[in-house]
Amino acid sequence: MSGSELAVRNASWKTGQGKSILQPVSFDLAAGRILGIAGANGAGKSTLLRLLYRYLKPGTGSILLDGEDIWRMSARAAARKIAAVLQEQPTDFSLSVREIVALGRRPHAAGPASGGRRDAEIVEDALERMALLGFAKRSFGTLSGGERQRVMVARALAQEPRLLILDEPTNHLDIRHQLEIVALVGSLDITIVTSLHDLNLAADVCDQVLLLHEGRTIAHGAPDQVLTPGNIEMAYSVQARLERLAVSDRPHLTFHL
Ligand SMILES: Nc1ncnc2c1ncn2[C@@H]1O[C@H](COP(=O)(O)OP(=O)(O)OP(=O)(O)O)[C@@H](O)[C@H]1O
Repeated sequence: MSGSELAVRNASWKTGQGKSILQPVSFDLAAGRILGIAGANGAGKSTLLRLLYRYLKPGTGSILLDGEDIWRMSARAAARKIAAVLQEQPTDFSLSVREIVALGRRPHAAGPASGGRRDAEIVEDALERMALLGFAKRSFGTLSGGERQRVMVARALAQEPRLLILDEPTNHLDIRHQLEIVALVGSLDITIVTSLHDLNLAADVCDQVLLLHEGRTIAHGAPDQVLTPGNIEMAYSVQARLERLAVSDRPHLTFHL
């Protein structure tokens, strides 16, 4: 797997009634880098992600993967390059875990990367990476929220995308599985854009952070430049303090009303 370069140029989105939800946003993300999208509830994070995985078409501007506008590609071509793991995934609850992960191979069917044995190997690899081999035969509907989340990440990995979009990937996960997802995200070669509510986690895992407030970008750059007490107060209406952890001496944000 290798990543694509992502370029977002003045991308904005309005509802059908003309209500502006996302003001024009522009940024570049180099291949293999991780961008975190942060902001309060309703700030526009999911809307921006929906533009990036080609679910919503931007009202203005464009989204380019390796210089190619994602709306000039066919839906199938885009699905070979972009995978998304969302909060609520519509899926067939009666399918087994292995069958759901195998759905990740569908955009590649009949292409050069398809073929029974190779597809099966990719699916097994994705199951293994997400510690799901023991669940492979279970039906999806019988899994816990955290187990389902891991299945959806495994399906996205099986898709072998060049851009991976994650909407709150650590939601539902216990501490161990949160750390595992973070380690996995950090170890992948692909380009990743993820929304994250946990700002300390965002600072740890992301190369860049984009902070949204009421549909506008209020800061974008390296985590320590974006996640400042002033920006956090503007975005979340809370007081933030930057402290240093006694043992590791790492910066750590705490929040106060
Ligand atoms: N199709 C739509 N029609 C009307 N309003 C919408 C639509 N889509 C999003 N919105 C509104 O736009 C705002 C941004 O929504 P979005 O889901 O992008 O926020 P978010 O930052 O992901 O929030 P959260 O952290 O709560 O998930 C919200 O106020 C939401 O109600």
